[in-house]
Amino acid sequence: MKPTIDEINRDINSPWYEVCHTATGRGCISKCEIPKDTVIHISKALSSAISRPFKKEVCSSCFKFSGGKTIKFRLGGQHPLYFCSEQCLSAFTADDIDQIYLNSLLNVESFYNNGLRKPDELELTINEDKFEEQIIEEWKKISEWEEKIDKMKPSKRLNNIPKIGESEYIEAKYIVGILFQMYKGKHHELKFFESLQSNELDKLKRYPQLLQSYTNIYKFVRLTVHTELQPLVTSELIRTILGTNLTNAFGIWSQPVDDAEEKDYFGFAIFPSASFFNHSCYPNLIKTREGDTLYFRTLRDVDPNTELFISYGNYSNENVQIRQEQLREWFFDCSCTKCISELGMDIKCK
Ligand SMILES: C[S@@+](CC[C@H](N)C(=O)[O-])C[C@H]1O[C@@H](n2cnc3c(N)ncnc32)[C@H](O)[C@@H]1O
Repeated sequence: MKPTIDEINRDINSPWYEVCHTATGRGCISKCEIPKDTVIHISKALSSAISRPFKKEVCSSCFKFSGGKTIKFRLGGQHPLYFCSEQCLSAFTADDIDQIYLNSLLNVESFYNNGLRKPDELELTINEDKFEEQIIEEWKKISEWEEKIDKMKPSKRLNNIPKIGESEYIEAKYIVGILFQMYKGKHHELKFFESLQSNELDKLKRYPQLLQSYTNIYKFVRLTVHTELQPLVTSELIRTILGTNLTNAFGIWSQPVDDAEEKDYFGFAIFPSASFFNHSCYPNLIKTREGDTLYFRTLRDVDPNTELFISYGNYSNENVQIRQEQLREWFFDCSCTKCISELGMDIKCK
């Protein structure tokens, strides 16, 4: 069952703000005056995944970028994980004494590289009026597939691992991270994960081909994770993980030293307690990343009873139409005060 707002606030236990119902779902409202430059929230990644092009250059633990060189510290055989330092490698192994996470991630690497089968083709003609039924139907087929798989010998099951692409690879690694944290059950952020807003249906309606991708990811994860994690792999959970990541995960970007340098996208991570901050194009919070931790700091003095907003994008002087269009990628029409006021002005000018 999803935690209530009271339970969320009890666990966040912030002296600065509380999570409340707002016009745009849950949001964070200041409880008192907050001076400029106050760090009001800190959140450590629950799970993360680095994309394939950067896997040898970005630390699997703290996301530090090597600048393009292949990182020295490695774990695993033919397709290892990479760490920027002995400390990051040791921190990873200390957290995973039984190598459950390691083996699951190495399986993702090796079966990505040596995928045994082509993806199952979905002959899906989308019928918009019945799309929700179609989704249910496709996941029902997965249950039937699972019944067959469960009757097979383990060696034969391996022949049923579907081939996955790069976008599925990163999702599979991210899913494995969540499953591992659920298995351990200790991470502070875990309790907020189940309250995240899912946009599965919006996402599938916009990109129907993802339905095939999702069922493939499910089969891949089901057949490659460590046996200790297998009982956690249910279609319900995997659909929740996939449905929540687009509107809640934070990109992991390079941190250029000067503004002229372009940012590189390394992958993404989830910081569930930070997902209660709504977006504004005139935010009063800024987030910064140090390693696998996000810090949320006030950009100006904040009065009591004021909503605390971050910016989901990287906006400077973009016009309102461009901002609105980009934010629709996250399945919402931005209703921040800046947009409302500029849209109002826009209408008046026409
Ligand atoms: C990361 S969640 C923020 C917390 C969310 N309100 C909740 O209840 O879980 C992002 C979602 O919040 C809503 N949202 C955030 N900022 C918004 C804004 N400026 N205008 C409209 N909706 C917004 C959208 O539904 C968006 O998909």
